[in-house]
Amino acid sequence: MKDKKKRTISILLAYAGNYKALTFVGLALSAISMFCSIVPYVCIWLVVRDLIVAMPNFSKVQNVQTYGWIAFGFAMLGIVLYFIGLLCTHLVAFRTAENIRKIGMNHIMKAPLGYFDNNASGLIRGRLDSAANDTETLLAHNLADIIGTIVLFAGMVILMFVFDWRMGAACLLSAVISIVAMFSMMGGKNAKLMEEYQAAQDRMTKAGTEYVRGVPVVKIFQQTVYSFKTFKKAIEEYSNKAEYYQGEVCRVPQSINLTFTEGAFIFLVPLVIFLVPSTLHDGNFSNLVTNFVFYAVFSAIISTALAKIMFASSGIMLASTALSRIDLVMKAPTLEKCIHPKMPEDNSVIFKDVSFTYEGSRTPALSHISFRVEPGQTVALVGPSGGGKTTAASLIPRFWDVSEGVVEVGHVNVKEIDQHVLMDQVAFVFQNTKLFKTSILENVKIANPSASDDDVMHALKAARCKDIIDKLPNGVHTIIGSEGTYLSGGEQQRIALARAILKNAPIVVLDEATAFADPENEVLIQKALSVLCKDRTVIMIAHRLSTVVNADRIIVLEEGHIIEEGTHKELLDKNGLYHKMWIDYNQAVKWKITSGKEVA
Ligand SMILES: Nc1ncnc2c1ncn2[C@@H]1O[C@H](COP(=O)(O)OP(=O)(O)OP(=O)(O)O)[C@@H](O)[C@H]1O
Repeated sequence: MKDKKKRTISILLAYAGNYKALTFVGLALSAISMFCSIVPYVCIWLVVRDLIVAMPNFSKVQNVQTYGWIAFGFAMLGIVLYFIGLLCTHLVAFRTAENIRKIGMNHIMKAPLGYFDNNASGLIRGRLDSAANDTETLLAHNLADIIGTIVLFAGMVILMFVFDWRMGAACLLSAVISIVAMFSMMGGKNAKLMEEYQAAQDRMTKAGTEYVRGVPVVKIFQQTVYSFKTFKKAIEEYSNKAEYYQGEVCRVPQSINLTFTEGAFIFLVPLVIFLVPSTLHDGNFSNLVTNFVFYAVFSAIISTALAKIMFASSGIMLASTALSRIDLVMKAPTLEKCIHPKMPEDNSVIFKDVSFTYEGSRTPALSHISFRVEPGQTVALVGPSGGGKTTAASLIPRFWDVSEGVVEVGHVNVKEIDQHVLMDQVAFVFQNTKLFKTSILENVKIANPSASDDDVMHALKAARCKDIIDKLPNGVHTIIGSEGTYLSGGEQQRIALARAILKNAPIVVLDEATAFADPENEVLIQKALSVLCKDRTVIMIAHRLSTVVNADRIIVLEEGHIIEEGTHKELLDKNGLYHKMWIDYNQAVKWKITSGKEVA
C-alpha cells in the first residue's frame, strides 16, 4: 500500500516534467510555514508563564509586547510562505494536468484508426480529463499538507520534551489513536474493499452511459429501466458496497477518529487534575497552569492537521485510480512508424497471405487472404455478414496493421509508406459518414485544406449535392445541425463523396457507400460514385449486388477466407455461394417491387 502511494506520487511527478523541482520548493516552504505557525503557540506559553510569575503585580511584566510581535511576525511569515508554497504546488499541479492531457492525446493520435471503433473518442477524452482533474488536488494541496503535518508532529514531539512531556504525551496519544482509527478504515483489507467500491462506481457509470445510449430502444419497445438488467445490477452492487463500507467498516473507527480528533482534553484534563496535588506540594503549580494553557491551545491545531491528513489520503487514492485510467489510455496500441519511408510505385493494391485477428478475439477475422488489384481496376468484396470485408478494406489505409502477411500499395508494404503519403494515396468512404458541426464548405474542405472554394463547389457538383445546397438557408455556408438543418443518411453520404472527390486520391475504398440511401438518393450516389471511381483503383464493399456486376473482379469472403473469385459472369457459372447470393438478392428486389405494387 505504502509502495503504491510512493509509486503514484513518483509517476505523477514524472508527468510534471521541468516543474518537478518546483514541487520540492513548494513542499519545503510548506514545512517552514508549519514551523513558523508553531512559534506563536510558544509565545503564548511564554506570555502565560510571565503573567503567572508576575501575578498579582502585572506591571512587572516586560516582555509581553515583544512576544506578541514575535508571534505576529512568525504567524505572518507562516501565512506568506504557505501561500508561496501553494503557488508553487498549484503551478506543478496545472502543468502536470496539462502534460497528462497532452501526452495522452499525443499517444492516442498514434493509435490506429480502427482502435476508435471500440473506444469512442469522447470516452478517451473523458478519461484523460477526469484523470487530469483528479490529480490536481493531490499535487496542489495534499502533498503540502502531508509534509506540513509531519513537521507539526515532529515539532510536537520536540515541544513535548521542552515543556512537559506528560501533557505532550497526552495530546500525542489522542492524535495517535485518531490516526490509527483513520488508517484502519483505509488500510489492510479495507483498501481492497475501497478499490472494489470504486470499481463498482465505475461499472455503474459505464452501465448508466449504456442505458442512456439505449433509451431510444427502451422507448420504442416500451420497456422500463428494469429491462436494463446490467444497469440495475450495477446500481444495486454499488449501493450494497457503499452501505457495507460506510455502515459496517467505517462506523466504529469513524466514531473513534472523530472523538479523538477533537478530544485531546480526554487525556489532558484528567492528567492535570491528577498532577495538581504533587505540583502544589512542589510549588510548581504556576508551571503546571502555564503548560496546561499551552497544550490546551496547541491541541486545537491537531484536529485541523488530522483532517488534512484524511483529505490527503483520499487525494492519493483518487490520484491512484486516476493513474489507472491514464494507463488505460496509454495502453492503446500505436502504429509502427517507418524509419526509411518508401514511395509507392503505382496505384495497385496487393494482399499477400494476410491474416488478421482483433485484439481479444480468438478467431481470426481474416485467414491467409491473397489478391491483387491492378491500377485502375475495380474489385468488389462481397459475402455474408461477418465475412471480413470491412476488415480487409481497413487494412489498406492501416486502420489496423496485419497480424501476418503483407498489404502493399504500389508494390510497397503499407508499413513502409509514410502515414501522410499513404493517407494522400487512399480515400475511404465509410458506411457511417461523420460530418462535423461546421459549414458544408468546411466539411468538404477537410479533405484538402488548400483547395479553393471553387474546387469545393466543383466537387459538390460532381457528387450531385446541388439539390442539398439549394434547399439550405445559407447554401454551402449553412452549419450542419444549426437552424434545424438535417441531412438524411443518403445526403450525408453524397457530401462524404464530395470530400473524397476533392481529395483526388488515386485509390478509393468504398465501404457500403449506398447503405443508408433511399432509391432516389441511391441513383444520385451512383452518379457521384462513377465520377469518383473514374480512372482510379477501386476496392468496393457492397451488399446490393447490382452495384458490383460491372466490377473487374469480385472476391467472395466467408468467415475470413476467400471462397470464390472472378467476374460476375464467371461466378454465376460456378454455381457457388455468389450464385446463391445473386438469386437471393434478386428475389429480395422482386419481393420489394411486388409488395410495392400490392400497396399501390
Ligand atoms: N472492432 C472489432 N473488434 C473485434 N471484432 C471485430 C471488430 N470488427 C469486426 N469484428 C469481427 O470480425 C469479423 C469480420 O467482421 P467484418 O466487419 O470485417 O465483416 P463484414 O464482412 O464487413 O460484415 P458486414 O457485412 O456485416 O459489415 C466478424 O466476426 C466481426 O465480429
